[in-house]
Amino acid sequence: MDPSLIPLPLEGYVLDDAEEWEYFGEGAANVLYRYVGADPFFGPYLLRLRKRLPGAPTTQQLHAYLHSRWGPLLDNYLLRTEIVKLGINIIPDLNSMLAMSDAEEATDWSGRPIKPLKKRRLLDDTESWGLVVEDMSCGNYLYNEMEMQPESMQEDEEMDDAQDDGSDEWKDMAMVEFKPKWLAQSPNAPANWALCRTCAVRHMQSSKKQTKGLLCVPGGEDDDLEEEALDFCPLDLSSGDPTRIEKATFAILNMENSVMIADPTPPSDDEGDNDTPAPPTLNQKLAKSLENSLVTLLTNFFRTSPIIPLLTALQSRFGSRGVFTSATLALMGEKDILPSEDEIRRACLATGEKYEPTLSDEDDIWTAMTLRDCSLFLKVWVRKRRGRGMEAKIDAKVGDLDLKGGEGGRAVYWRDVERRLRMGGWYGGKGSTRNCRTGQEL
Ligand SMILES: O=P(O)(O)O[C@@H]1[C@@H](OP(=O)(O)O)[C@H](OP(=O)(O)O)[C@H](O)[C@H](OP(=O)(O)O)[C@H]1OP(=O)(O)O
Ligand SMILES: Nc1ncnc2c1ncn2[C@@H]1O[C@H](COP(=O)(O)OP(=O)(O)OP(=O)(O)O)[C@@H](O)[C@H]1O
Repeated sequence: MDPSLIPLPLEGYVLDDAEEWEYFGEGAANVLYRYVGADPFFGPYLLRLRKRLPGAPTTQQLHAYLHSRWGPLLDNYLLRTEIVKLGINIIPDLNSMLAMSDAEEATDWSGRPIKPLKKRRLLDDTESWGLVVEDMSCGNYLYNEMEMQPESMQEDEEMDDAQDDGSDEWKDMAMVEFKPKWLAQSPNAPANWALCRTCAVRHMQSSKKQTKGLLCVPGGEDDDLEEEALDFCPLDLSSGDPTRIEKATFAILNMENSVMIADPTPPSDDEGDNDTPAPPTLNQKLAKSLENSLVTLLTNFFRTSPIIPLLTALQSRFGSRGVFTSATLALMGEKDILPSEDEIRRACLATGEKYEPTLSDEDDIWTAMTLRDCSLFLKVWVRKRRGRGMEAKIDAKVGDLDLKGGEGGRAVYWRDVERRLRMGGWYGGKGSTRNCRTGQEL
């Protein structure tokens, strides 16, 4: 690990006032907060705090890993992330708030339910550091507009019409979030594969669900099998073929909770008894126009941006010998934990392989796993300038690049999935009418 790549903690800040942070959302391992205090510095950021999970890496370890491992690989595509010192009160106070909130009703900043409920856990109260991450959510322009308008104008229904001429201001109108998964085929797939790793796993999992459905009592909870959401094939996305890219884009945009367009509808005036609906505001017109053009806009982005080719190249490079090589098998053993440097050295001695103090990229299964489970955030900015049509630009950032280490190393799970995919014939296309190599239906 190169220490010169790791930025110092935010200077002059010790976060200790829980009242300045509003719940934003959470995953299995972290809770995110949005700043509601007076310091403009934190406006473009979110605070990301670790939950208490046995064996999880500390925030300092995550921060060091993020910058030393991913900084050189992803450069500007790495989600901006700083580390900040926490005071002794903030975690206990935020934990009290979490404990008081109703887990059943929990929703994130955009109203999406927090699922599954078992993800709910308290923050690690032994942690004295937090991460400050670039906020990729959308709709922040609406807060800025509200702040900039004098009160009398906010109530003036004519105001938006007056602005219809447009302005130079970019508005963060939409956000797209998805996991780019396996953009290159798994090296453990058999030579005659028809399905990619992601589609093969989906077919295996959905067949398991269907078997469960057949076994349950009719009318029971599990009997109500939801129709499978349209899933995207990562090989379509990385194919370079415009038709396949468009197909993947359409599927991504139709996945549950992958896209969010901020609703610019002004709060309704309950006192008004006006039957005639107000004409759409400029923001509403822009949002509608964006909604209608999102597939085209994103297809074009995926065709021209270097981000998908970059992630594909990295996925091809890390873990390119798969999880069944003698080196990685020896390293994993039957335990789901990271081996120590000494264990790696001894394993190499036993298999007769050359010992290298750091794993070579091909055998670096931990980086490979992280790379295939990260999130791609796209923030879509829109503006309408005087006398011109709608203009859009997209920021792409890669997040959730947490080290899959400790008890969550998942190496054994990974090997088992590969084994089940091969043994069950899922790579061969069982249960599918599609060929991921060509993108064609069979
Ligand atoms: O195995 P996969 O491909 O289904 O990926 C798992 C993810 O499932 P999904 O993206 O929904 O298909 C899964 O995501 P969800 O919990 O389903 O949101 C996790 O990210 C899991 O990683 P970890 O075990 O928490 O470290 C992921 O496991 P890893 O394979 O990355 O270890
Ligand atoms: N920088 C960000 N900008 C906007 N939204 C974010 C950002 N980081 C996280 N989120 C939102 O919060 C959710 C949870 O965050 P995150 O993925 O960091 O948590 P996690 O605990 O690591 O998740 P997982 O369940 O994958 O382990 C994300 O799915 C995303 O919707």
